[in-house]
Amino acid sequence: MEKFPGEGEMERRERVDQLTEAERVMIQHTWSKVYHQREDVGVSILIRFFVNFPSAKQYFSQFVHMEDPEEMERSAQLRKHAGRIMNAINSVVENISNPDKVSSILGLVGKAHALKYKVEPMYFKILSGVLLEVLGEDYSDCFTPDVQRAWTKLMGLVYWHMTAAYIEEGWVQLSSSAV
Ligand code: HEM
Repeated sequence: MEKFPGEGEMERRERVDQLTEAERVMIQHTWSKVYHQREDVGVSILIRFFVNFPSAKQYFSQFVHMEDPEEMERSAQLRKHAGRIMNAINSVVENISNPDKVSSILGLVGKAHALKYKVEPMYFKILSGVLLEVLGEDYSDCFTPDVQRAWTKLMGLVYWHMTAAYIEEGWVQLSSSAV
């Protein structure tokens, strides 16, 4: 049975801390290695995501009923989405020192997911967790605890910006303690 980490937190808008200069450098350095192998890494992240959280497949007409990871690996729709995720993260990392740009990139992506695809926002958080897990395993030599922390912060930021559109649409409620 699927276990959703942090279930119940999705209604709360969490505070995000800005990245320090040192964290930005760590992220850019590690991302340059990951981006080199973006296709393979992106696909392994999504396969793990869909195997561990099969309900997330509901949004993808072409593999909603697919269970075999090898079959998933060949799915054009899965590969396309993996590429889109890796490209979006790449744009964020490239513009990491430009908060307005980051906000506009992720705002548009968030809007598409809220309005066009109607993806339940908790899946962004789950996918972030899977991404951090896969990167930590595949790049264990450079994912030191400091790097891991910086990436966790970055993915918190991605979640925060992507869910902005959900708040505008009234999908996620802002709690009074949140910013
Ligand atoms: C960091 C997280 C994610 C990023 C950066 C991302 C990025 C993208 C981008 C750039 C697109 C194309 C947007 C457009 O049509 O304008 C897209 C499409 C899509 N995304 Fe995501 N996505 C993320 C997470 C998710 C999650 C968690 C789900 C569902 C569980 C999801 C479901 C979809 C679907 C159904 C489409 C349309 C697919 C298609 O046309 O074949 N996304 N995503």
